[in-house]
Amino acid sequence: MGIFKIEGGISLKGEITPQGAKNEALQILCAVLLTPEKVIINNIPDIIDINKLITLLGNLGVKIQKNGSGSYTFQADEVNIEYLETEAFKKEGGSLRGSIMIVGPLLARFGKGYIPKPGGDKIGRRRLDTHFEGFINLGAKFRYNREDHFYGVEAPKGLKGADMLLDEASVTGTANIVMAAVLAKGKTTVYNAACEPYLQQLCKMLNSMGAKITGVGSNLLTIEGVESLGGCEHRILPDMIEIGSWIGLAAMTKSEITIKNVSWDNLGVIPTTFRKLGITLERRGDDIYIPAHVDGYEVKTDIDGSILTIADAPWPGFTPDLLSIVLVVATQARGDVLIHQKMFESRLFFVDKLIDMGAKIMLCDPHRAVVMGHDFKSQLKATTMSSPDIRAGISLLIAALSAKGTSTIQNIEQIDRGYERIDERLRAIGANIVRA
Ligand SMILES: CC(=O)N[C@H]1[C@@H](OP(=O)(O)OP(=O)(O)OC[C@H]2O[C@@H](n3ccc(=O)[nH]c3=O)[C@H](O)[C@@H]2O)O[C@H](CO)[C@@H](O)[C@@H]1O
Ligand SMILES: C=C(OP(=O)(O)O)C(=O)O
Repeated sequence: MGIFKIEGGISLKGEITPQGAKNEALQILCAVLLTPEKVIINNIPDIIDINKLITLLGNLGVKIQKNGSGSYTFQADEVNIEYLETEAFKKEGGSLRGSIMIVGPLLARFGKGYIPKPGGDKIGRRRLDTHFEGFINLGAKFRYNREDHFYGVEAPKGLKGADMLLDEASVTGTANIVMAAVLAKGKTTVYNAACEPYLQQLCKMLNSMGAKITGVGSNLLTIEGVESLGGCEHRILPDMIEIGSWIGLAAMTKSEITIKNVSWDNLGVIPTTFRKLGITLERRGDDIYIPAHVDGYEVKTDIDGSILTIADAPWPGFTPDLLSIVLVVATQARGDVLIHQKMFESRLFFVDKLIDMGAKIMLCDPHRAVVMGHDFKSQLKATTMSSPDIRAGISLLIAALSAKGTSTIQNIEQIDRGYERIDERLRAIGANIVRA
C-alpha cells in the first residue's frame, strides 16, 4: 500500500484543470455495451476505478483502442457474455461500484445480466433494490444467491416498457434502468428519477446513439424503446467533486488558485454552498478564481441567526460526495457549522483523525457533526493517518496540506481511485507532497 508524505502549512498558487468526471465516466463506459458500433469517448480520467472498468469491458470482449490522452474508441460487436459466469468475473466485477451499470445494457441487448455484489466505498449500506425493481418492472426475472452475493436478471424474450415510480432517486439505479429501457419494446416512464448532470449526459449520449428519451434533467423520464442503437462520440464533463475539492483546498491553505474550465452551468449549488462558509469564488468565464483567504473566512448564519447547516440531498441538492470536504474546510472557518450527512451512515467517522490533529468537532451521531471553526488561530497538527474512503482521503490530504509539519497518509489507493495523478498536479501549484 502506497503512502503520501506531505509537508504542510505552505500556500499554493496557480491553475489547476479538473479531470473528467469519474462518476459520469462509469455510466458512459457501460453504455458502450448497448451498440455493436464504434463509440468514441473523450476526457476519460486515468484513475483506478475507471481503468478497472475498462479492463472489465475488455474481458467481456469489447474492442478497445486508445486514441490519445483520455480518448478511447470502444466497439462491443462481439461480446463474450459467457464471461459473466466465470470465477474471474466474480472477483473482478465486484471490485468497484460502477460495474453494477453493465447489468442494464447487457440485459437489454443480450437478455441477461449478472453481477457480484459491487464494491466502492465502505460508507454505509449501499442497497441495489432500486436497480433490480426497475429491471423486474421491465419484465426481467430476478435471482439472488445469498451465499456468494451474486445478482442475476434474465429476459430471454426481451424487455417491455413500463411505468415506474422509483423508491429512491438512485443515481446508478436510474442510469441502469434507463440503459435497459432504451431497447425495451414500447414506452417506459421513470418517475423520481435521479437527474444530476452526469445522468443528463448519459441520456444525451444515448439520444445521440438513436434512443428516444425526453424529460432529461427532470425527475420524470420518458423513454420510447428503439430496435437498436448506433455509434457516437461523447465528451465527459469536468469532475464536480474534484472542483469542490480544489475550492476547499484553496481556502484551507490560503492559496490563490484558478480552477480552469469547470462547466459552471453544471455545478448546481456547489459554489453557493462554499460561499456560505465565507469562501470567495469569482466566476471568470468558465473558470473559478479563488483569491488567497489571508484573513480567513467567516461562516454565514441563517437569516434568523441560527447555526448554518449543510446537508446532502439528491440533485439539485448538495452532493454527499462533497460533505467530507466541506467538513474539513469548516474546521478553520470563523463560526460553527452543522454537517448533516443524510445518505450514508459511515462517512463521518473519519472526523476522529481531524480531532487528533486538533480540530474542534462534535460527532453527534453517525449522520451529524458540529464543527467549531478555529479561524486559523490554532493550526492543525501534522500526523500519520489512513484514508478510509475516497472523499475522507482527499479531506485528510487537504488537512495535511494546511497543517504545520510533515504528515503521512496511508492507504492512498482510496484517493487514487478517484483523483488522477494528484501528487503531480498538486506539486505543479507548489505543494510539497511525495508518493512513497
Ligand atoms: C459510482 C457513482 O456514481 N457513485 C455515486 C452514486 O452512488 P449510488 O448510485 O450507489 O448511490 P444512490 O444514489 O443509489 O444512493 C446513495 C445513498 O443515498 C440514499 N438515498 C438515495 C436517494 C434518495 O432519494 N434518498 C436516499 O436516502 C441511498 O439509500 C444510498 O444509501 O450516487 C451517490 C449519491 O449521489 C454518490 O455518493 C456516489 O458517489
Ligand atoms: C462514493 C463514491 O464513489 P463510489 O460510489 O464509486 O464508491 C464517490 O465517488 O464519492
